[in-house]
Amino acid sequence: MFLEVVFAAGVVLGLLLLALHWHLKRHFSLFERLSIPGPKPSLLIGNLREILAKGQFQATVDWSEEYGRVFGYFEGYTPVLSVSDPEILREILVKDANNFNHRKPFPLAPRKSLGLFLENGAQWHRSRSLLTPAFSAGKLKQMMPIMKTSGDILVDELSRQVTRSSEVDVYSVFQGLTLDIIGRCAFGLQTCAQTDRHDEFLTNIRSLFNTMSTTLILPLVMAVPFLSHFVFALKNVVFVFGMNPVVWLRLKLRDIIKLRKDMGPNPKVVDLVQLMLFPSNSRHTQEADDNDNGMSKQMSEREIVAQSMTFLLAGYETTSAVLAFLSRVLAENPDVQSRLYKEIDNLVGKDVTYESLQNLPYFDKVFDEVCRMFPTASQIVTRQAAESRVINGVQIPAGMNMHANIWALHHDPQFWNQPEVFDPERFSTANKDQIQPYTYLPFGAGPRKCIGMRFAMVETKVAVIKMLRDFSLTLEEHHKVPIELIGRGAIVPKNEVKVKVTKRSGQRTLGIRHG
Ligand code: HEM
Repeated sequence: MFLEVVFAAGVVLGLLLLALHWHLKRHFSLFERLSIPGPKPSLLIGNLREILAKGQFQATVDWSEEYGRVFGYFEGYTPVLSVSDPEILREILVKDANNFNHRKPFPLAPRKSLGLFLENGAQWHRSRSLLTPAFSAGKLKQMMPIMKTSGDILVDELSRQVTRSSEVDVYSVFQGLTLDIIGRCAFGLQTCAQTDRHDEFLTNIRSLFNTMSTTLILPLVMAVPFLSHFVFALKNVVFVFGMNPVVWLRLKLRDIIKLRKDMGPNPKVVDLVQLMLFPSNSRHTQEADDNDNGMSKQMSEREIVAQSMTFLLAGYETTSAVLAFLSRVLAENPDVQSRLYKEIDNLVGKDVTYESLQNLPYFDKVFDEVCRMFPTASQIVTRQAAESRVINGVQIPAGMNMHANIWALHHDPQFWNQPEVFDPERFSTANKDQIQPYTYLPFGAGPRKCIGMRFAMVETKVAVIKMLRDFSLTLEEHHKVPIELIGRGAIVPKNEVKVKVTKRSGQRTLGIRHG
């Protein structure tokens, strides 16, 4: 009897293993069946080995070179179709955006209350309508004093640092700046991240992003998505041991939001928290009203915390990286820096106004070229197909995860002559018209395009104007090596970005013509 039971159990197990093997073989042959090229996946973990060995960013760069503009790979169990073909991107991001409204799910995303970036469908639509007014030109103007004050603190901080050493890690300085700005503009949060290296928000956010690039939980959940259920059950236990910056941030934001709720609506303040807590008290822009469809009901406290977290992280990580890349590029290209300095000298008055920022053509070219060379958010432009499509001969089955491979797009020699050369003139009025549509997408495209784009541009301009007025940037010989990059959500410098910062001597002529 015992032997019979063991035999029967053996047969059942054998059949189960066979079924699993059949399922995995079929699952991992998906791209082969669709005739889409790509790296060969292993039967258990897809292409995770290469992703872990090189990092997702580098693996994607190498695959793009090997397989071209459309290739498929497996992020563990999850199939991803990577696309850097402008025609297909136009369809996915813009023309057929309704079919590609969802993002590729993030393996460690919370179950509920995702925040705008990870929300989908009607929930995303409602949040986007509600939050759009916080980024109108009028609101950005109101935020100028905060940005300028933070710019002044940046100058003080750089002055302080150069007395010790002229070689400054500008990346770290800009992380403090962008955190202070987004915290104040979005929630009235009084962080001192620029002056206090141990500011609790800064330390926890840094720790969050560092953990994201080193944690073993992420690849585990990528390989076996089912494990995410256990991760969420465990997260509070982890917090007891003081190891989870996400929970720390969430609790802090919850306190701030509670405080603001108790203070009641203030018609003079139109930051994100005000819009989310008291939607009916906040004036809507025409754009938001048109998109509203009656969906801007009040958000729950939990949702508001999730949205706040999204903005804090999105506002901090991308812009600080862009500022670091921009400073490094200016240090490497003295002619560009001097032309930019002259433009600021000529066109921006003593007091930096929102209006003066709109008329800086050379600055725009430099900013655009930095965002072309370093599209920091390339990895996060993702979508998921609701229904099957065939676009330009490429079969996209329902449920397929899409990655708009902006890095490959911005470095494609067919679209950009000598793509590795920094040349702001690509964006001159004459040359701009020659740029093929959908080959330049640093902020994504379509209805899910970056909501904070103008905010980031204003912030960058104010910070660079303030910095360049007082300091010049150069690069020491021993730092003339390419910046090492790491993908941890955004693509950011892996290490410090050291630039030689020197106080400008002599009387500045700033503001004389337009002051
Ligand atoms: C230079 C800085 C920045 C870059 C390069 C950048 C880039 C991007 C990109 C590429 C996307 C995805 C767009 C798509 O899928 O089509 C995105 C989405 C988003 N960004 Fe930014 N971003 C920057 C700054 C900011 C700032 C400062 C904020 C907030 C204040 C912000 C908030 C968001 C949010 C909430 C989304 C999700 C939008 C949605 O799904 O509806 N970003 N960003």
